[in-house]
Amino acid sequence: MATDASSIKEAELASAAAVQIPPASNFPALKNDLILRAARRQPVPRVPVWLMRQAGRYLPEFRQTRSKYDFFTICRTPSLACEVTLQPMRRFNLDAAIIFSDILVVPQALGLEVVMVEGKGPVLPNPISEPSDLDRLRTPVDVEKELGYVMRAITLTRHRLDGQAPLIGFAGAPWTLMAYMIEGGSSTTHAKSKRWLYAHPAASNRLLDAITDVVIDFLVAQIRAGAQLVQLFESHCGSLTPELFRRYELPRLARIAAETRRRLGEAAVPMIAFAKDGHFALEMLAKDCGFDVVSVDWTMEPAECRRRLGNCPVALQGNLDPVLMACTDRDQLNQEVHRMLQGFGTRGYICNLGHGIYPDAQPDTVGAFIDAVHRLSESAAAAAGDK
Ligand SMILES: Cc1c2[nH]c(c1CCC(=O)O)Cc1[nH]c(c(CCC(=O)O)c1C)Cc1[nH]c(c(CCC(=O)O)c1C)Cc1[nH]c(c(C)c1CCC(=O)O)C2
Repeated sequence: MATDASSIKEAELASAAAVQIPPASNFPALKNDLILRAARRQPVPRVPVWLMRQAGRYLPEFRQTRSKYDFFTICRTPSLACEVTLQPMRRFNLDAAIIFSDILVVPQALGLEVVMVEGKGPVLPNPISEPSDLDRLRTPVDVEKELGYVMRAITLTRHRLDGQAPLIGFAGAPWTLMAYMIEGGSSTTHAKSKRWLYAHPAASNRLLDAITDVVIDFLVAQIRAGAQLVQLFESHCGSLTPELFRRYELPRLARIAAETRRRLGEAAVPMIAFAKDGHFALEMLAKDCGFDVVSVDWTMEPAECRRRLGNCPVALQGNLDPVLMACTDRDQLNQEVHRMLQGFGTRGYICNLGHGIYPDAQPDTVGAFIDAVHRLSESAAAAAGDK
């Protein structure tokens, strides 16, 4: 029998792939429901905290797993995706886990190739260029067939979390995914995809609708598989004008929230909308979309967000500058946490970063951040009379 490195790796992958997935029922009892209560604006004894992209390259254990497997192999192998999801949960006192996957699995399900290029990020070698390219999309998408591996990873992880904290499922928002599908990868201006919105409105609507249909089916399937909250990532919100956002994206976000909820009935879960650089869209997101939580980035002043929303029944999430996770000054960190807690308050608030964590984050600082949120919010919540 061959014992070289590649055959050992293949044997490891085969045994990871052979892990049996239990049924999506009889999940262990939840021991920490703080984030669910905060999303519903119920009183909490301390503010829940998790970090966008909390599983990833800043953790040595992730880099070790990643050195053995390609990025999408991890996503597509439920026991590996589960392991990576649990890595930050073992280290830190986090109030939620987020399933390891990527927003670009939806373009893959629609038939586009996506590869993760070392040092560059995601690349779509054959992007959509012309409206006639839309005929290449494989619609309608059977999400169980194309993305069933995500649902299996969710079910396995929900069991293995053993009730430590709720599990978050997610998807990319339609505009953000449309931009990747046209740009062919990351872009600073999104000029090609925005040009579509101006020059090809009918084709843009067709593409956005095709993505929206998959996103709804996908979120419903993730929740049925065990996701206890879901987050929609609108990472490219900031490249839209308010008018483009209102015309193209707002109705789709509202449809995603309403249809997901309607299809699930009693089984519906809280939904979070994260719109990076979406200052102009705060009121639209909070009042006209139907999400339970709006997640804001670090360019927004916490107290100003509350002031702008008045008594609108929405929870807020955010918004620490992720760069602080690479710093070592604990007084500065405590001050920033205190400022967020003062501005957002302790009710209807989920603490998080303003965007995903960067690869140069220090695990020790991440732990200090989580502990500071718990410690400082406990006294603030007690002072507000919340338990
Ligand atoms: C835009 C976007 C993507 N993916 C995602 C977004 C929305 C959030 C955001 O705005 O940052 C979402 C995402 N991507 C990943 C998760 C996993 C769960 C988590 O820990 O939050 C989540 C929630 C894993 C990942 N997705 C990726 C990595 C690193 C890839 C690697 O290991 O090589 C991880 C851990 C790769 C990825 N995937 C994407 C990019 C731009 C990149 C490369 C740059 C980067 O790493 O930030 C697309």
